[in-house]
Amino acid sequence: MTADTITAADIRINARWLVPVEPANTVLHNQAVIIQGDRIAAVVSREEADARFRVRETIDLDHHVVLPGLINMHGHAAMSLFRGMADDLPLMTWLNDHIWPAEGAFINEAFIADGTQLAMAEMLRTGTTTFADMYFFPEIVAQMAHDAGMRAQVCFPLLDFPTPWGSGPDEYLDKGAAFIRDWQGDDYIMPAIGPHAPYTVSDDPMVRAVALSADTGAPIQIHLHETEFEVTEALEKSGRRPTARLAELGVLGTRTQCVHMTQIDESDIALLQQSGAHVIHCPESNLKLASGLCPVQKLEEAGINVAIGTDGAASNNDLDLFGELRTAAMVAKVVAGDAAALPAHQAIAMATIQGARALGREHDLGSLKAGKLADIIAVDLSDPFLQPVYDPASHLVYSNHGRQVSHSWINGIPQVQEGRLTRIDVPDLMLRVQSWSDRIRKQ
Ligand SMILES: CSC[C@H]1O[C@@H](n2cnc3c(O)ncnc32)[C@H](O)[C@@H]1O
Ligand SMILES: [Zn+2]
Repeated sequence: MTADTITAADIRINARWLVPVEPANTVLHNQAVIIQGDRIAAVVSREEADARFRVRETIDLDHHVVLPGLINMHGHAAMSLFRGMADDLPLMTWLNDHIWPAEGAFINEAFIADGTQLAMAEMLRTGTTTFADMYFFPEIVAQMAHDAGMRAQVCFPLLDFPTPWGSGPDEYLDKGAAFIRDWQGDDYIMPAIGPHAPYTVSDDPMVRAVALSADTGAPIQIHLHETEFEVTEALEKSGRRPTARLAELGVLGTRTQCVHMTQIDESDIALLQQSGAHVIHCPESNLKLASGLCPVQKLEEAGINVAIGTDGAASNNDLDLFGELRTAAMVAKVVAGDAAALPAHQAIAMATIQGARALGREHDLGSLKAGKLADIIAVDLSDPFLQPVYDPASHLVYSNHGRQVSHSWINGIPQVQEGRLTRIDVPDLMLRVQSWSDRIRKQ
């Protein structure tokens, strides 16, 4: 190889271990990830990197495992300001008697900005590089994520009743269509449509949401089959399961993300298969609200794409996706009655490539491959709690928690360095959070 075959690049990450996600079930040793601009230029052995690339900056991660940034496919970021405010309640009591009154009293643009920044700080610090959000004032969420350089699918909310963001379906859909127009094509933001749930959105707005998705290509995300109560109430009122109703209305399709799905029978599986809709599994929220559990293994065996989300910090109560993976892997085994259900690599795929697939972004997110966007994280395995290291993939799921994340890059830009956030002023954020919690506590 001669000097003229040497390519200039921006960053070289030397990784002790690498979990590229593609190819599946793979752990590589002593690799180099080369970043040029916002993309991965190469994933090669260190010897090949020496021969082929001259870089501006080299980062040696001698005790670390490097993998694609995690994708948190469901949450309500600003609800972090309600963390721990109403615990130990079932879904409908939690929503009707606590969360919706609190949202009515406190939600405004400043609440959304501060709460979203708090959530992003936690997600970035624990390895998430892309998050999917469904909440009020999506234009503020989008701006905050864009300014922080964090990738986000931001759903505008759609409900039958008024909230601090709109008076009813007409206004939600008008403002939502403008929101999609404003943000579509952005480097960081994927605008999307968020009909809240089958029990809060009637047929006409649901059909108009489907038409908006068809016109714009925007994804739809909806809470679906979260509890047994939701399904039995729908059966009593209309004789149909919510999935059957949504299928008839045209809601289910390849751009649709169904969040929760803890109640599933064979007819639901058939509808998910036929439509190509994605399922977003939120095990910790489902456990905490005693909602039930999604049969992940069964869905994956049926060829349905399952991604993972934390839900909001008011029902979890954290946004650590590594913790969520550990819970998901543990409960999958009990739900399937099979200790082999959801092994470590499959769990990591759920938080990376399968999230990218649900977003329709598999071509440029979710794995460490030349040509994909440089959304990358590193986890430091040098802690005594993580010794010895026989299999780094096992540690990522069963032993690690997100606080071991030492580095992250989004679009090739550093977001976490040596465990510190580079772009969020944490002391200033803490002052604003304190002020919100003082006000909320008084109420
Ligand atoms: C349409 S904005 C989002 C809306 O959803 C509420 N919410 C938060 N978590 C859940 C959940 O697990 N199931 C149903 N609804 C949920 C949130 O408080 C907002 O009002
Ligand atoms: Zn939710």
